Formats: sequence, C-alpha cells, structure tokens
Amino acid sequence: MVSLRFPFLFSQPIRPSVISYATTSRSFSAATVVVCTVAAGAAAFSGVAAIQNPTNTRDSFLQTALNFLLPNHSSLPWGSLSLADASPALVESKTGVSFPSVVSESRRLLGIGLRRKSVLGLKNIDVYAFGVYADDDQVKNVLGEKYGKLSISELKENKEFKEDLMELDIFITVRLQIVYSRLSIRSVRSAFEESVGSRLQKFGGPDNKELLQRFTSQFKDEYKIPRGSVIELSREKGHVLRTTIDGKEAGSVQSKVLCRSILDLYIGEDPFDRQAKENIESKLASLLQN
Ligand SMILES: CCCCCCCCCCCC(=O)O
Repeated sequence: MVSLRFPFLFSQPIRPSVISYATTSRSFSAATVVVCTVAAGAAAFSGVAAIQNPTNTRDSFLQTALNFLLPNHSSLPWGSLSLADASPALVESKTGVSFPSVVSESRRLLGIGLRRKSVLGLKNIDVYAFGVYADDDQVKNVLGEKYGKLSISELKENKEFKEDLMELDIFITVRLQIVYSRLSIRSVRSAFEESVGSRLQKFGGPDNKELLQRFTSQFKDEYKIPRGSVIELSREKGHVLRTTIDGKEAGSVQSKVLCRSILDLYIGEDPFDRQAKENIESKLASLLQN
C-alpha cells in the first residue's frame, strides 16, 4: 500500500546558542535583529528545499540563504554561522522522535524512517524510529573517485554503488529509538534473530548460527528497553559491528557478513521503510556530487 505520510520535518534551523550569544549585550540588539532575520530567511529557504527534496538540497539552500542575507557572516563578532552550527535535527513525523544531525563526532544523518511490525498477523505496531548516519568525508574518499562523475539519478540506479556501500569499510551507524512502550529485551533478541538471521542466511549461507548467537547474546536480560531507549549499531573499522544501548557498550563482533546483514535491513533490497532507503540513497549520492 502506498503511504502518503510526509517522511520527516526539519526542526531548529539555527541552534539557539548562536542567537543567545548575540543577545547578551545591548550593543548587539541590531545584530540580534539581523540574526533573527537570517534565521527566518534560512528557515523559509530550508522549508522550501525540504518540501522539494527533503534530503539533498537543504544544506546548500541554507548556505545560499546565509550568504545572501549576511554575506560577511563568518567575520561577525559571534563567529561563523557555519552549516555545522545550523545543521538541523530531523523529526520522524509519525512518532515525533528527533534525530541529532551528527553522532560519533563525524557521522552525519542521511535519512530517517520507521520500523513497523505486524503482531500475530492482526495489527501493525510502530516499534522504533531509526536514523542512518555515515562519515561523509569517508564516503567521498572511498567512493568519490569511482562514482563522483555520475549524476544522482545514475547513482540511484547503480547496483555496484549500492553493493560497494554495503561491502566496503565505511563507518555507518544505524540509530534505533524505541517508541513501543511494552518491549522486553527478550522480544528485541527474538526480533533480531528473525530479521538478522534471515539476512545471514541470504548472504552467508546456512552455517551462521553461532555468529547470530554472538550478536543476539549482547542483548542481555539486565537491559531494560522502555520507550525512548536508543540502540546504536555501528560498523567500525575492519567490519566490526559495535552495539550500544543507551550509550553503554553492549559488545562488538567482527564480521563482514553481520555488518552487511544489519545494513541490509535499512538500505538493502527489501528494507523496513522503502521511502527512508530512497532518501538515504539520494543523500549519499548528493554527497558525491561536490
Ligand atoms: C512486539 C514487537 C517486538 C519487536 C521488537 C523489535 C526490537 C528491535 C529489533 C531490531 C531488528 C528488527 O527491526 O527486526
């Protein structure tokens, strides 16, 4: 069934800290007006950009808006209003879950989505919202030379590009934020057994029981998973899959096929949220354009 829900909203076009710095002195009152005008202008630009193309053009529109409204903004007394400062979090519209624009210092948000699951074949519940992040410099370094000359639409059709993204040593984090309030750690383990287990069979053959067990055993009974809990699954250097639960280290497993299996749930052939996958691919493709 085709879903018409708008995939996400942008929030906080300019971080409040930038504005409050400018308002600490009376002599900055004119500057405050300018900053507010810039914020409003940038918000308007980014809103239009978001509607036209939610993931590709937002940063460049913000930059254009800032440059147009305040050409010398980088030499003003409060410092540079860089895009890193203005980079907005994204809010998943159905659940209201907000995703930070950067995790692990350098991994930037590529797109967000929603994992729904059918319970007893009767109804679908919203289990968690997710965000996919990658280190954009690394994406450019590893994939830029091979794919930098292709257009966004060519890249989105390019199977080898997607294959390389899955297989190469690029740091990627998938952040899951639980929205279902009655989740036990046991159901988290069995959901992973089902979803990751089927991918391990697909990519690694039938002999991966021990690997799956090593991964799922990280979700120990002592963890509580109330609504709002955050699970991060990160592909680190050398195809190490690192798991954290609410910021605490749950464990690491070195396995290329396990890393691939996790990514496949979100950006593979049969993803949990197809619209999210398309947005993520567009964003990745746009990173290689400049
Ligand atoms: C009642 C539904 C229980 C579903 C729990 C899913 C929790 C996290 C599982 C992550 C992997 C997946 O989405 O399959």
